[in-house]
Amino acid sequence: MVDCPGATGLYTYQLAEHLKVKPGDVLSVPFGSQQLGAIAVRLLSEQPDQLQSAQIRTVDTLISAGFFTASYWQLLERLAAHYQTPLIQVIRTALPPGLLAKSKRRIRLASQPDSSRLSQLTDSAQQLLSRLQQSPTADYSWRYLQKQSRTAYRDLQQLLQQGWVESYLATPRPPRPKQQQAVSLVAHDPCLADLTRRQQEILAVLQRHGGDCWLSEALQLCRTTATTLKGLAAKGCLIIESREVLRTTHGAQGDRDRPKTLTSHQQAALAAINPLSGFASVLLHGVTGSGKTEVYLQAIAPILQAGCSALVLVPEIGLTPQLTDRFQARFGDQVCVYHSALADGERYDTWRQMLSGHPQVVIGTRSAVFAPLPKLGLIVLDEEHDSSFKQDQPIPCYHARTVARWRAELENCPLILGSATPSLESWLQVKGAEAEETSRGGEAEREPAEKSSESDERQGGQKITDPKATTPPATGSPSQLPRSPLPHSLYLSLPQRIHTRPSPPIEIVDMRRELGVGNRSIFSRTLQRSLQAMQDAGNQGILFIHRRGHSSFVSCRSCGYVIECPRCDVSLAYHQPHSQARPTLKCHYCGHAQGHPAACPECGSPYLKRFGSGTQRVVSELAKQLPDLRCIRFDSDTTRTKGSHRALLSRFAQKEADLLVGTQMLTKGIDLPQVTLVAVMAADGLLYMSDYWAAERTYQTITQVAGRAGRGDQPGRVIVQTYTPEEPTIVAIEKQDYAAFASAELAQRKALGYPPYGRLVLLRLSSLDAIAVEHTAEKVAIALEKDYLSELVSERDYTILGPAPAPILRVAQRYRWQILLKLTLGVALPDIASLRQHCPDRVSFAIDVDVLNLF
Ligand SMILES: Nc1ncnc2c1ncn2[C@@H]1O[C@H](COP(=O)(O)OP(=O)(O)OP(=O)(O)O)[C@@H](O)[C@H]1O
Ligand SMILES: [Zn+2]
Ligand SMILES: [Zn+2]
Repeated sequence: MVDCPGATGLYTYQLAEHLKVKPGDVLSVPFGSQQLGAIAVRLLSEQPDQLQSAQIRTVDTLISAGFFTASYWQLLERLAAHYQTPLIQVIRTALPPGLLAKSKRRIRLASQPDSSRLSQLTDSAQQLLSRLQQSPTADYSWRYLQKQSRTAYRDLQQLLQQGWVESYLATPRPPRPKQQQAVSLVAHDPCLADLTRRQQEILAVLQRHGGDCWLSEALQLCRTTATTLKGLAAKGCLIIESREVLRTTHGAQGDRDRPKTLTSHQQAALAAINPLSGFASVLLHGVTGSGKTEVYLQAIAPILQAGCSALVLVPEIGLTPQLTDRFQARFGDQVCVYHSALADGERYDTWRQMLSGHPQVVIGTRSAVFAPLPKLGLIVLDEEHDSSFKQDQPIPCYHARTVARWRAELENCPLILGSATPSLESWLQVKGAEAEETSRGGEAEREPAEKSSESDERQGGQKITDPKATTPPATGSPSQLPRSPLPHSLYLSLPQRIHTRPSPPIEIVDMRRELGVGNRSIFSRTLQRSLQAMQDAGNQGILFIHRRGHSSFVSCRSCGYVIECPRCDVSLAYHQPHSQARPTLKCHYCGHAQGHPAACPECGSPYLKRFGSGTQRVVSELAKQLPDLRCIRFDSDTTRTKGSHRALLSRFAQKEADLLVGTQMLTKGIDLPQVTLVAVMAADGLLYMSDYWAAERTYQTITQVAGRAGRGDQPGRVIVQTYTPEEPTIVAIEKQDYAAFASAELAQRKALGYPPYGRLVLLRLSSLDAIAVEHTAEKVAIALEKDYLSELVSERDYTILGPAPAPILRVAQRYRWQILLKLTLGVALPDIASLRQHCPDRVSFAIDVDVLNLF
């Protein structure tokens, strides 16, 4: 793989006799007329058929062996195999762009030159050698050497051949702390005669602000220029100096956050985690507000002390500023944040810095699972149930939880999966058959041991599964499936909130009854009263709407026409960031935007109506019904710019508003003590998204958002409005009984062979050409059955659904078809990547192994 934009394939090179290269080594290769960095991906023992010897160029040199640890390379290979993605795509996902191009290649002396062989060198090669010998550090950057002589390249080859010098990539220094100019007042006599009025004014302003601030702040405060301030510095009235900017928002170094005294549950959890040395997968099931983060922090501290690093994966970094703040407050600049939204340069710097092996904590989103930390001591996945850990596109469609598990196995370190609402998959892995038993009710035979282990957990105890005592994960027919917990798995629970604060009760409000008594508002009477009471008490609340303005669409009252996206088969959503803004219509699939028409495009009627209940609609209804309530809207319209999440949240934290109204973003990591009320507008919208895990997602989302209430001294209250209060998921939410929910849901999945009792693989095809994609999908489906499945997999163990048009046929002008393959768990998925050969160039093809989003 060559590090050059546009060179997307794999290239074949030949190796000189003396060069020993392993996959993952960094090489220097000729490419066109350039000399480029490259990574060795695979060693071939035979020349590929389609290439002729004359076409194959030779690798110049090995720049750096063991750039990645062997286990890192194994991880990438495993990912490519499991997700049936070319290795090159996996490498591109894992490594930041421009990694090799920017790396500094250096040359150093490797061994004592044998003087008898010196004469074999050309004069200029001898010069290069003596230049290196004279260098105080016995090395130079390659760029410098190239500048010294035009024959540097050939000279170097001679020295490399002799084994007297070697090239390597410079390890970067950890990023230097950022320096910034600061101004501080020197105690002065205010009547200093030679100061102008203006200068005295400036000093007075600074004095009022504590006499110490950043230069940039001082300029703004005093509305002055740097020259003026320097003038004052020259007179000895103030000092301007460079000072380190702490990357934490917590001010001076002194007030670093100290470890908290743990509750007994936290202590029990930590006592189980700390002694783990090799691989173990820990499910930390802690109710919202139970202090999971504190457990992570204290589990990480000894890892750092031992000189190792830790990786913390979170669903969305922008949405969890509080979490990153807490890590930085505890570990200072040993914490770095890594996610794909960083600028390329920042990603590159952070990446190289991680390779250095300094003990550190990397916090990041799913792609941070590839952080190249050489001495990894612990991986944490916070909110492990969150679906943003799964990548839908582009390929590889990996799940960071799966990859993290492999990584922990390869690095032989523990993995902590934290959640208040674990994914059913993780739950089944630690619980085995126990997870299902209540669904069979009283009839089922209970194994005697199970009862006692259950009561253990109630006491915050934990149960480690002795790897020797359990059978390995079963493979074969579903009836053998996970009877016992997976080996090396550990279940820890934090069943109570901190300070034994009660979890807020969840009230379900039947909206049908509201209509029955003539309340046509989108707010139930209970909710209206609670909002009023909350405001009267000076508390704050959160109002959750399940999706951004999505269900809102515009239609014509006269003819019923619904305005649709011209490029996709969906209706356009109505957007208006604030009441003065011009309304626009937007497509949530392709981003198309247009103005709101004055009249119906179909019949010309001026009576257009918008339907649905997006955040906007809720906010404007609130303004009518409770005009005194101050709201902050928190959705994709209001949080688009960088830093706006943090800004809106801190305005809310400072009580600039009574109510935060928003979508999914509200479910995560908000820890504000003054929030006493949480309301869910319509739980049904979540439930009826037609995929097999809608119920699981509904349970998780509502429980998470409910968990934002009552985290301070005052008790919380949660109101969930619904049209279907009898739905089992809603009933389970009301009872806050995760185990009961899980067993009922697992029973259904088992009956239908859905994950975690079966595997789903989705083949996605798309094209601008509607006919071509349909034909290709048919061909691929036939080939899938005939060439791959029927020979390798028993007929009982697979089902092919489709080909069928995707739920939304057209997105951004591309027509989409899909084929869903359902496999019995434990049955190996044959290598189907070569199905791609049935796709003409204009049809794109992607394999999503263990698919989550069936869109
Ligand atoms: N041992 C402790 N003593 C005192 N306060 C604590 C302790 N542990 C955690 N806290 C505080 O309790 C609050 C809740 O903890 P934390 O946010 O870690 O819980 P969580 O389980 O991660 O919550 P969620 O999953 O709901 O976001 C935080 O404000 C935290 O600082
Ligand atoms: Zn019309
Ligand atoms: Zn569109």
